[in-house]
Amino acid sequence: MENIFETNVLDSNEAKVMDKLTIESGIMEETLMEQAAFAIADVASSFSPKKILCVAGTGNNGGDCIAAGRILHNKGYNVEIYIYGKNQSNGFKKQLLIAENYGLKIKYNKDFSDEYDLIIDGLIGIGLNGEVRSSIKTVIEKINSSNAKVISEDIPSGISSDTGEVMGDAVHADITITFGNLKIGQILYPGREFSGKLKIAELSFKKFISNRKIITPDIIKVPNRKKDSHKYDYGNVLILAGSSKYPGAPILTALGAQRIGAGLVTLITPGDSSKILSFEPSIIYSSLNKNNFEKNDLKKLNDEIERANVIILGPGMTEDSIEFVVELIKKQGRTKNIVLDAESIQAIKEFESLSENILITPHVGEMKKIFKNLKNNIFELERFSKQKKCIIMLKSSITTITDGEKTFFNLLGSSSLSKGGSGDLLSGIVGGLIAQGLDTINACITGSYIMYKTAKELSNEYTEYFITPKLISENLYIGFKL
Ligand SMILES: NC(=O)C1=CN([C@@H]2O[C@H](COP(=O)(O)OP(=O)(O)OC[C@H]3O[C@@H](n4cnc5c(N)ncnc54)[C@H](OP(=O)(O)O)[C@@H]3O)[C@@H](O)[C@H]2O)[C@@H](O)CC1
Ligand SMILES: [K+]
Repeated sequence: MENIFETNVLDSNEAKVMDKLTIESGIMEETLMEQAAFAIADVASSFSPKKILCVAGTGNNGGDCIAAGRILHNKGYNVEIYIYGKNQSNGFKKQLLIAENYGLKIKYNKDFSDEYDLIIDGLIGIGLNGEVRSSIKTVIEKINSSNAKVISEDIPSGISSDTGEVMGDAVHADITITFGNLKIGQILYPGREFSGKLKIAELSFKKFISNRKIITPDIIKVPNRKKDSHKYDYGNVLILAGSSKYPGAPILTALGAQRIGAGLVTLITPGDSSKILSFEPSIIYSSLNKNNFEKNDLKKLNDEIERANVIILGPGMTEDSIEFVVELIKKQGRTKNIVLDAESIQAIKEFESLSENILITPHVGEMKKIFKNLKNNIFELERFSKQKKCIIMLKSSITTITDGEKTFFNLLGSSSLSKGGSGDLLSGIVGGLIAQGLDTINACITGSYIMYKTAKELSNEYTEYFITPKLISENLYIGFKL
């Protein structure tokens, strides 16, 4: 992605509101369209095309496309415009009239040939209203089968700007030039892939602040470290995790919490995870010498729980420990910071509402187990977070963090993280940041950023095949270099 000076991510409704507010403030729609068209024409020129095809729908996205074609024609390029659709927007009509007056070649609902080396896709933008109709689908297929480079205007036609889903079929762009702000559909897969390179063209929009943002280095908050300090200044993390079946996962969690800077990390497992001591002897470790956590273990763990300022539950747990987790949430859920990861997340089914000091960190599969209707849908995720009153960090190719009001997207994910243990490490990192005083949302933003950046930098050297969560934990310092 290049030229990302704007980190707001809009949904289609917000984009329309921004447009309306701008026009109400006195900037004319034609001005915005002309600016959009110049931005498209600039990028188009950089390809030094011999023959350009502008494929326009009959809404304002089509209007932009015709205007870009007219500007390129004026610059001396060989341009043809093909129009598909019936209901013409006012903006479209105006552009069509100007293009005709300027002597451009325009064809309606006709098949185009394969003689172009650049196609500008202005079929549908943020006005897509459902699955792409078959007549337009045929045009999209034609664009995708051409050898020409493809520039999509605003969003590849056929991609939902709200979810990133392919609505029947969609244009595969080499570059997408979006106007004013990013849209959700360009951030989430598969839309992100269909968008190709993303570029934002800054139009004269009235400033519009969205509650959804991509995570960039300027919003990372690394906790301070004082010269005159002791271990209690940096928090006390208690990790209750693992099982006789999965003794390895909690080791990664403990390493994550420790290497992100927590003052004290205590790991208590049912089974034997004592290997942690050979990796990092500074971790306080004990085992309950059983298969799983049980409800009555809470009494035994009382002192450790009281001392902790964050409790991480879940990595390597099996469902036999869920009753224990439910009980712990009942007793401590309103007062302690709690991170629920992996199997322990299932415990939230027992609660109508939680509290904002509870974070759940599911991957998509785990989320679907508690929230069956989950699709690639940010609105649903935000609603769920609000309704359950908990913070969610949904781990995926694009990790999404929300408290129901504000949402943040981490775009640094890579296949080096698609490995068992990555989530275990991340919960430890985030817990370690909460222990050091960051609020939960900022701990998720900063923790995921540092970990994913480390993975990315390591992958450049060692490949995405080779990277393991343990290797990431050992090199976590890389991610601190913002
Ligand atoms: N926002 C801004 O600030 C600015 C916005 N600008 C631009 O305006 C764009 C938004 O324009 P918009 O609202 O006119 O809608 P738009 O994307 O052209 O889509 C409507 C067209 O798509 C068609 N169509 C829809 N669904 C369909 C389907 N399922 N299957 C098939 N066809 C379908 C629909 O056909 P219809 O359903 O009416 O027959 C109609 O032809 C925005 O993305 C940006 O490029 C710039 O000018 C700068 C300022
Ligand atoms: K488009």
